Amino acid sequence: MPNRVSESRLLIVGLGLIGGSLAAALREVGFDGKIAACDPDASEIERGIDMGLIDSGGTALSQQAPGASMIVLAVPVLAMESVMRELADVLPEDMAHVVITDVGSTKATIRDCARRVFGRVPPTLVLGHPIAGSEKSGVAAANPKLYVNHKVILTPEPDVDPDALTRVRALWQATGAEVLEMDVAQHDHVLARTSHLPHLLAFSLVDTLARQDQRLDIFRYAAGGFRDFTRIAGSDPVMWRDIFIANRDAVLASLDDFEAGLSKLRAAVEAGNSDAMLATFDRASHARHYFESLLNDTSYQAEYLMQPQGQVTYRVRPGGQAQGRLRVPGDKSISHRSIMLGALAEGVSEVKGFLEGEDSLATLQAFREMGVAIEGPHQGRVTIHGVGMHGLKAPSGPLYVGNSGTAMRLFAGLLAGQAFDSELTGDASLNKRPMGRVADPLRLMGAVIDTAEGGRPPLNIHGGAALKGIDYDLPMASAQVKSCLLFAGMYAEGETRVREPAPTRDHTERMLNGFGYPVQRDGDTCWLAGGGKLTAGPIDVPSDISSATFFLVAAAITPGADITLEHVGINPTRIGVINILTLMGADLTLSSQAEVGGEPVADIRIRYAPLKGIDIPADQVPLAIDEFPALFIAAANAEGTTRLRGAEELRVKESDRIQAMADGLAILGVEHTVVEDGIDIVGNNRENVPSYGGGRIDSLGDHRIAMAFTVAALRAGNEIVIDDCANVGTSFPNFVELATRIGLGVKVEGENG
Ligand SMILES: O=C(O)C1=C[C@@H](OP(=O)(O)O)[C@@H](O)[C@H](O)C1
Ligand SMILES: C=C(OP(=O)(O)O)C(=O)O
Repeated sequence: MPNRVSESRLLIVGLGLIGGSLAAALREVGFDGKIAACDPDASEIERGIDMGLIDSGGTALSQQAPGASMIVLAVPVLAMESVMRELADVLPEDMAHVVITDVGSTKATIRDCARRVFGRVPPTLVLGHPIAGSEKSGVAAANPKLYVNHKVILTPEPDVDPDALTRVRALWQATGAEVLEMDVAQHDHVLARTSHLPHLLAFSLVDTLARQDQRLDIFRYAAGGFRDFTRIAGSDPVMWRDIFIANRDAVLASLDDFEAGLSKLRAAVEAGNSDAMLATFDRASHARHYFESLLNDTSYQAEYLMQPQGQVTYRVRPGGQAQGRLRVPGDKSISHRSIMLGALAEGVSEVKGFLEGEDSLATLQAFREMGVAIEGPHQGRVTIHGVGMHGLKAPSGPLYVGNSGTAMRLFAGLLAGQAFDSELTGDASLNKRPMGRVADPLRLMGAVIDTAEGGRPPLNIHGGAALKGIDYDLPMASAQVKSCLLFAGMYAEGETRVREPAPTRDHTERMLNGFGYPVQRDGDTCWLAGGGKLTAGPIDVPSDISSATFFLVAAAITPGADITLEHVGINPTRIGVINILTLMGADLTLSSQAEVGGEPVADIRIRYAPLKGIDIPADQVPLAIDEFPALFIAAANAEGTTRLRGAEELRVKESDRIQAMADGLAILGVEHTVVEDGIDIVGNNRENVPSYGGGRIDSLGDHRIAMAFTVAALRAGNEIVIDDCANVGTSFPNFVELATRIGLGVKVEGENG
C-alpha cells in the first residue's frame, strides 16, 4: 500500500486541536506505530493519554525528540523558531533520518525560521498546512474526522528529500485529506485572501459591535447572518495574532482590495444606487453558489443550469387523446435575444414570458458572469439592468452555454466586439457542432478566434480586435449566422450586410429595431451600421411555435382530437409548420391575432382531419427547420409518401436529425428512405388501426427527437420507450406535464429527486 504510514514513532509537538486531531485520525485508521506528544501544558498531555490519542508524552522536547522517526510541529507560528532551536540542539548533527513537518498557517516566516536555525531548510523538513480547523481549541476538541475531504497544502523546497515528501504525504492521506503542493509565496498569497482576511473581518465586526453601548441587545437579537459571519471570531487569539504578524504583507494587500470594494459599496448605499448594489450582490451571490458547488465537488452547470443529467427515460403508453387548451412556454429564440439585447442596452428591460429552459438560462447566467445584474426569472419575468454596448466585464472563466447552438453563435458575434478575451464552451452535443460558419465570416471582419479541430467548440475569442463591416453571402440559410454577424456589426466600422439564400427567422432584425438600433432590409439582404446604441424597453415573449408543434402534430394525427394553443408566435418566418400541416390536410384555424412587442401572435386551434403525404415545398424548409422531427411523425400518419429535400441543415442540429428520426422510425416499422438532404416517409392513416408498432428509441439527447416520439405513441400499437430525454428541459421544461394534460400517458423514469 503506497500510502501506508510506516513511522515507528511519531512525535507531535503542541498537542492542541490540530495535533490532537491528527493523532485521533491516525488511531482511527489503525496506525500501528507509537504516538508521543510534547506540550508545555502537562495537563494537555495527560488528557491526550486519557483520551487514548497518544501513548506517551511530556513537557521537555529534549526527552521526547530522540527516537522519533517523524516530528510534526503543531505549535503557534511565532513559537516555531524556539521549538526549532531546541530541536537543533537535541537532534543528532545528521538529521537525515528524522522527517520534520509543520502545520503553520503561513509558510514564508516558517521557512525563514528554518534558515536562521539550521542555516538552510533541511531536505527532510517538509513544510505543510492542513486547511482545516475549528473555532475550538485544545486536545479535548480533537476530532478524528477533522481532515476528511479537507486539503493539506505542502510547500516543499526544490531540494526536498523525496522520501521525506512521500512520508509526509502518506501521513496526511491517511487522515482522509487531499494533499496538494504549491510554492511558499503562492500559499501565503492564497491563504491571506481565503482565510486570513475573513478572520480579520470577523474579529473586527464582533469587536466593534461588542464595544457598542447596546451590546447585550445586539447579541441577544443577533440573527443568523451575524452568527454565520462571525463564527470564526471565536478562534484562538494567540494563533491568529501570530498569523497576522507572520503574513503581514499578503494580508495588507488583500485588505487594500477589500477596502476598495467596501468603499464602492458604501458609496452605492449612500447614493441609493440600486443598480450598483444589485450588480455587486448578484455577482457575489452567484460566485458564492459557484464556490459551494466547487466545495461539494459538483459542477456549476450540473447544479444550477442543467436538470440532473442522469438517464431520463420516457415510457409512453400507446394510444390516448389529444384534447384541451394549452399555453406552451416562451419562444427560445426570442428569450435568448431578450437577454442579449437587454444586457447591452442603456436602461432597464422588463421581459415577460421568458422561457425558463436550460438553454436560455445558460445565456442569462453567462451575462451575469460578465457583470450584468439580472433579476429573476420569476414566472417568466426577468429584469435586466443594461450595461450599455461597452459595459460588459471580462468573465473570470469560460462561458458555458449548455446545449444551445443559438447561444454559442450569437455570443460569438457579440464577444468578437469586446475589449476582453473570452471562451465559449458547451455540452457534449454542442461541442460537436460546426462553428466555422460563424468563425470564418467573423475573421473576415477582423475578429481573432480560435476553434478546436474542424471548427468545433470551444471558441476562444481574443478581445480588442478592430472589426470592419463586411458584405457577406450566407452559404446556408441560417438565422444564427445572420444574427451573429449583425451583432458583430454593431461593433464594426462601417456597414455589415448579410444576404440570405432563403428567408430565415427575423427576430434579431425586429428586436434590434425595437431597441432603437436600425436594421434595414432590401429583398434578401439586411444590414446595419456599426457604432449605434440600444435603448432598453419591455419585451413580451410569445409562446414558442416550435414547442406548440408537438401538440399541433398530436392533434393532427389523433382521431377526435381538438386542441387550442394560446398566444403562439406566428412570425411569418416561423410558420412553416402551419403551412406544411395545412398542405397535408390538417384542420387549423387562427384566432385572437394580435401583435405583442413587434411579433405577431395568435391562438391556434387544430382538430383532427386525415392527413395525406406531400412533397414539402423547398421554401418552407428554413421556416420549419426545428419542426421536422414532429413533422416526420405527422408524415408517418399521412396516407402516401411525404418527401423532404434541401434539409441538410438537419444533420448539424443537436443530433443528426435525419438519421436519428430514421433510426426511430425503423424501430417503429415505418417505411422510409434516407437521402443526404432529406427523407421519404411512407405513412398510413387508417383510423381504427395503429399506424406503426412500438419499441425502444434512443433520442441521442436531442430534445426534439424525444418529444416527437412521445407524440408518436398516440398512434402506436405498442408502448414507445425513449431514452436520454433529460435535454427536453433545454427548450420545454414542462413538456411532460402538458402532454399528460392533453391525454398522453407518459411515465418519466430515472429523474433524480
Ligand atoms: O436563430 C435562432 O434562434 C435559431 C435558428 C435556427 O438555427 P440555424 O440558424 O442554425 O438554422 C434554429 O434551428 C434554432 O433552433 C434557433
Ligand atoms: C436547433 C435548435 O437549437 P440550437 O441550434 O439553439 O441548439 C433547436 O432548438 O431545435
